[in-house]
Amino acid sequence: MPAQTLYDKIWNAHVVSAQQNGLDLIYVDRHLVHEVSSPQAFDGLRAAGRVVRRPDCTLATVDHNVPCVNFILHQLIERPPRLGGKAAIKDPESRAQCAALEKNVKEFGLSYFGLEDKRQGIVHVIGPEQGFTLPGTTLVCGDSHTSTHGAFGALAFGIGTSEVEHVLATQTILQKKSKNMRINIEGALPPGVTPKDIILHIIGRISASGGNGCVIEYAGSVVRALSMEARMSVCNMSIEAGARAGMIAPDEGEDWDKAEAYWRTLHSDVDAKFDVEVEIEVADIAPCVTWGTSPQDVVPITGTVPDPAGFSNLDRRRAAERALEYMGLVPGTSMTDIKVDNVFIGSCTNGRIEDLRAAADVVRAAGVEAKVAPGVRAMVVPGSSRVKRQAEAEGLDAVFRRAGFEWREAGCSMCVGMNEDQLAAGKRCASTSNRNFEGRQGAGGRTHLMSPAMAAAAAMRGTLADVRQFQQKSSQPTIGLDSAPPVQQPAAIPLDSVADVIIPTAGIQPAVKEEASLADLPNKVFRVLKGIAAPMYIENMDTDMIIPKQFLKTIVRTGLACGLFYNFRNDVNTGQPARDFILDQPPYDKAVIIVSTGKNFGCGSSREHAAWSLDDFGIRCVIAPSFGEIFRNNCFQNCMLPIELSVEECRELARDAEAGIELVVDLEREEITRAGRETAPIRFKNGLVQARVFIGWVRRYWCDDARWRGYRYF
Ligand SMILES: CC(C)[C@H](C(=O)O)[C@@H](O)C(=O)O
Ligand code: SF4
Repeated sequence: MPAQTLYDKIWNAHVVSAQQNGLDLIYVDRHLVHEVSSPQAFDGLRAAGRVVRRPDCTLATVDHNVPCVNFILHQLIERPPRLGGKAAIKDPESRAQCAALEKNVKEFGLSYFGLEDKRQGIVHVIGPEQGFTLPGTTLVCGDSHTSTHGAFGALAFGIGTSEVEHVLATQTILQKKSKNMRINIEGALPPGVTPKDIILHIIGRISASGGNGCVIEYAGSVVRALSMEARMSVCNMSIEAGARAGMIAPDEGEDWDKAEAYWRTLHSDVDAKFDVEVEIEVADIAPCVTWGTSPQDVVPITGTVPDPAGFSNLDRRRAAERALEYMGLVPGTSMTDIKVDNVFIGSCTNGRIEDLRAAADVVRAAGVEAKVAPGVRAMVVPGSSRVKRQAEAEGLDAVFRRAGFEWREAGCSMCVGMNEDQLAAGKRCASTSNRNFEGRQGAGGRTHLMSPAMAAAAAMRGTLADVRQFQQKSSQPTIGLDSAPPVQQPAAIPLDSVADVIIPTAGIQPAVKEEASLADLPNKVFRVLKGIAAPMYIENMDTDMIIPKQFLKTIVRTGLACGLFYNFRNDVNTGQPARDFILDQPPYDKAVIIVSTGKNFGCGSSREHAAWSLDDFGIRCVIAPSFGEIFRNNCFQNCMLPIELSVEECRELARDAEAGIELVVDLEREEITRAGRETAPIRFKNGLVQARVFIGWVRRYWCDDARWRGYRYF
């Protein structure tokens, strides 16, 4: 048997059947479900008359839409219909989305941590907390930060809503295997440098598209010494590095005796080959902050706002100019001179107990009398109800409250602003979350990403601040390392209905038969597409830009064209149409193709709403140098073809698009030509595979084996 990586081993153990088009049907051990990406999936099941195949391996919770204000206040508010108790959801759309999940879990018989459940919390905090996440398993969720669970040596990745439906129905998923990338992290961690600084530094180094097409394994002595919380923070932001997933080989486990033999095999073999290897020396890292609107826009806190003129890549320079304008910053400003209005400590990256302890340490180090700086609104939002209770048992809430922080209920909160916790336009937030995208925490809001300790320092100082100045005053140990003092965790609440045994699935190879011929393909699948192409020049066009969060509250797939590129097409303050965006100007208002010269189109969130809104506008094909992986899959699911070309080829096509020349995408000839021009056609990179995948994706697949009944339908 050739040497294998950790990723290879888990993948190979879960292949149900290898398809001819380069895709594998993978068995899914665990499926986490939340209210935003699931309503349309359950509707699909109902329409097809199907049940959930493994309710015992499916766990649902509400997190994005839940109010995080103190529930004592809530008890005074009228209990809304069907969602009584701890948190009253005032916004009707948020309430409808949570109510839809509540109805669906009842109808389909799923385990559910609802609003009143002591185990409720952010989906990526509760999975590990409840022992639902296990080494060697495959775990998926309709959420991009599913990469978090890779910290346990699981293969965990985010999927779109159509894929959620497929997993619910079949407990399998059709995927293309990624490349192997290893990031070796070595050296002695300097004071004040936390796991968040390590991952921000890595993204700054390899870029937000550096992990495109790869699963990253984090390795090296620094990683081995990290606590589980710290590993989760690192794996969580693999998606911000453009990777499909992040993983760390497991080394210890409470259920060791049950699964020891299998778990011990979960490491990359010594001579395993990686497609990409990166070396990181942590001694050189300082506490980091972001200055722009991509997680790759990172500088040490001792640095200054960079000058876009310093970027040699044109798309990067454009993105930096746009980012500085959005962020209201001028090149050369010291990072520590930047004033903040808000501080947010929470999210699936940094809402765990260890994060809250680290932030509280800084607040304590500031002195018993010290308060949050005047004019700053600072809030702490635990990642789960259990984290909240643990923090209260340790007295952390008192430390925060005394200093003037708001102490909140568990949920996603201001990480995404789908509840009422939103950053106002023009306000600046020091945030422990993972995305500093335009409008991420609120339309027009400005986000700087950093560690919990740095965010606490910013709250106390009122500007971005170097946490080391606080830590010198105290003798707190560096956080995130296993050397931190062990703290008694309350006993896990048993999760009765969830199976607790991993079942490696190797060796089960059900026959797969193709049911439909090409003639049965939906009309939307084109053979030749001719039409106007809209050029776009933004690197890392994230799905928050393609469709912002307020449009994610829908429970249907249609009518989303109005949300497409909303913040580009409308004045964020007045909501009035701006009419200067390319898709609002003739002839591009009839565009059927988008040509992006910038890499990593559709990065970030797994929201299939991005594909639905493009579809609703009439876009059938997106051409770019690379794509966010989940977006790419979501395109296929909606019969929209993503084509990867070189940056030069994308620029060439963008020039033609700019001149209003129609493009012709010919799927069977696997080439793109310019209507009425003699220029040489541009071949699709891996054209044959691309085209076949596109056509193949929408065929019906049935697994004959009654044990699996893997089923792909459209
Ligand atoms: C709502 C969900 C689909 C989304 C994601 O996939 O990441 C959200 O969690 C986010 O962080 O933007
Ligand atoms: S990134 Fe933010 S919104 Fe998304 S799951 Fe994590 S906490 Fe929730």
